[in-house]
Amino acid sequence: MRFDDVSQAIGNTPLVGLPRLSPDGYRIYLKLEGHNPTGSVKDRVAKYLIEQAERAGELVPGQRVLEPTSGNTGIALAAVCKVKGYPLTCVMPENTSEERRQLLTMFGVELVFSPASEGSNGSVRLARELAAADPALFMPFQYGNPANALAHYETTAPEILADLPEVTAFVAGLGTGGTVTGVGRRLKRHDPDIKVFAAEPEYGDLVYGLRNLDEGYVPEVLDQSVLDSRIKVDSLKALQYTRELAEVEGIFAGVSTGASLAVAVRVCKRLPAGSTVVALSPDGGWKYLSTGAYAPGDVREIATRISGTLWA
Ligand SMILES: Cc1ncc(COP(=O)(O)O)c(C=O)c1O
Repeated sequence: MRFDDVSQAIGNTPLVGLPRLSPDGYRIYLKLEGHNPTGSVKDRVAKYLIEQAERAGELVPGQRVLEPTSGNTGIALAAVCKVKGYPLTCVMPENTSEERRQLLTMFGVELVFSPASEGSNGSVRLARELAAADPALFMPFQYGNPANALAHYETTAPEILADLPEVTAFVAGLGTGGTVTGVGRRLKRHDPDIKVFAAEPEYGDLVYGLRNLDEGYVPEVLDQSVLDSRIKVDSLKALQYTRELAEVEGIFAGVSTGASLAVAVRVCKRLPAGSTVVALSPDGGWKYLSTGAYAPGDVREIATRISGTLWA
């Protein structure tokens, strides 16, 4: 595979079976989005946000881009903006992991911090204020921009269907809602019987790029009509599955992958025997090492120690 620049190398990620973790009589596959150039599913979204804005004439050469992001979208936008020549400012919670700050700084991104106590909603609030105060800034706003879901509708879902036409259910974490909305719509257009499930953190539980809709903000991008169900996962379960995935299947993923996997295993019980479930793994585990999530020791103690850390 040969590409003209890094933005062309986005997508076409592997879909990998989990023969040991799948319940008997079911097949679970993981779509490994950590294989994208900057290491997350957000490469797809960043490319679509920027290219749609260019096409619409909302973004002109050299214009500064501003986005609230707790990490992955910022890193993805950093790469896409770099090759396309746009300076970038990211607004993120002040407790975002050190790896992410260093990465963004290396890419030349300007960082603005929102209070840790406000989580990702605080970044959204502050970014909106900054964008309203300076009309020269362009804010793609992944939470409200249809290009976010479109990236998944036009790329992620067709890749799944090409690799596994017999898919019966899809599971992804709920962050902006772009993944479940875009993939879910396309899969249901292909076959209305395909079930779509969202993994959602417990109320008040801060889980790695995921959000609980009952906490107040429902992203505009999310189309709840494509969801068959939202299924709650606590951070301990997400962490247990993330670690088991490495121990049993040899896959090193971020903690929101464990949340989706926990839901994938759970929904098998609701589906007829022989069903094939695709779960989406948004990223690898590298950016979370400093949180201690993969450290040796008792998983309950680790989950307690790191609870409240916003990892997204
Ligand atoms: C690590 C991680 N997991 C899950 C998600 C959720 O994906 P989406 O924003 O498409 O709902 C995100 C995105 O915010 C993320 O960064």
